[in-house]
Amino acid sequence: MQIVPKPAANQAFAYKNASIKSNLTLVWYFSIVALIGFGVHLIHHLRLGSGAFSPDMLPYLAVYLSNVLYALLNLLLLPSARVSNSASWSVSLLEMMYPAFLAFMATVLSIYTSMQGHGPVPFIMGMMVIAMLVQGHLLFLFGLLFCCWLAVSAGLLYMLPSGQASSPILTCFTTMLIAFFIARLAEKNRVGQFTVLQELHDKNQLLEELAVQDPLTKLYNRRYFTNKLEIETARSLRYQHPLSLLIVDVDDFKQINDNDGHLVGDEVLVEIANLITQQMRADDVVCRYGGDEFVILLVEACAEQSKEIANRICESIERCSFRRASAKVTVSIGYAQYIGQPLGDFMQQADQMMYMSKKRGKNQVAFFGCDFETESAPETIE
Ligand SMILES: Nc1nc2c(ncn2[C@@H]2O[C@H](COP(=O)(O)OP(=O)(O)OP(=O)(O)O)[C@@H](O)[C@H]2O)c(=O)[nH]1
Repeated sequence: MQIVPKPAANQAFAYKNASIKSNLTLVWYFSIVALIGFGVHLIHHLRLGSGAFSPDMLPYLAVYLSNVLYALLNLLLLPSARVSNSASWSVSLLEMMYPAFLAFMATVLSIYTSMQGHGPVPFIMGMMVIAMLVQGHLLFLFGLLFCCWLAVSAGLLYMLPSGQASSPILTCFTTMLIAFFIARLAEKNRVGQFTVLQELHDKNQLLEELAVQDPLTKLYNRRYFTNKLEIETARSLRYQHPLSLLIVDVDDFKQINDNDGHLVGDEVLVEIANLITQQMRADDVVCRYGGDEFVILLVEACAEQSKEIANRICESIERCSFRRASAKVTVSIGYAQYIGQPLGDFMQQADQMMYMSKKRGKNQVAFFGCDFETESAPETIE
């Protein structure tokens, strides 16, 4: 059918969708890493002989275990979330929960290791990971990092002897800022890449459309028709579905050009293209074959239906008052039915019938190779 220009892509929505899907992929990878990490840590402790449930190991165990549970939850839910086509709130929530969980882990572990004199190392690692994960939600990221920093600071002030907390608190603050700016940079970079890819995709799509589109009528062109003819005839043979071809030629179009000018001629062609398109179903293929000639592939239309459509096209064009054309505009139509003949013959049969319509006085339809018509319709010619 006629090529309708696509509405401009909703860039923001498309980006959000792409961003969420890509973040979910990250969550998925991290979930697997957490599972592996848990296993390795457990084996390490068992080999040391300290036991998986020694008091030293308990906070780590708690954190790992909850991570494993969360990872399993992710692994169960993510496949369905990732195929979801919309940036729905449940997908967003799932995506947000993982960084929030990581932030919690980093905070708890930092306070714990600081109490043992190791410093807030998990906080630093955690913040960097979170910064990478929550690109696209900068406000959420900043709020999350800031809350973690406040929690770690409060924990350090409470747990450590006075005077010893200020240095790790300052380290945590610097880490929080660095993590935030890393995320901003990564986000900018990603938006840039996304925009370039989106533009490239849009331009490719436009080029693809232009390659098969007639610039005047916006119908498909001859190149598209030739390709489609091969596909539809093969389909028709395989599934034994009827396939019909109409060739529509404007009567005395040269006179319209000569009397009213080429611009009016162009307007008449566009109007005819619209009138034809209005009679078509979604599967039918309408093309401008060249000059004042149009071809129509009626997919799964039997002879009776095709005759009705061809007559409707003829009548609608005859009835239409073309505003700037001084004479009446009519068309002649040739019809052929596909029954497995070579494609050249198929085209030629419809073409012969179109010329037969012209010979018989124009503004009519002539049919070829159709038993229904040969027996019953007086205008049928074979
Ligand atoms: N305005 C306009 N004219 C075109 C275009 N393409 C082809 N033509 C003209 O269309 C005319 C086609 O004329 P023909 O098909 O040869 O003959 P006709 O006048 O239609 O006569 P019959 O086909 O016998 O009814 C030619 O004068 C072409 O110059 C186009 O894109 N715009």
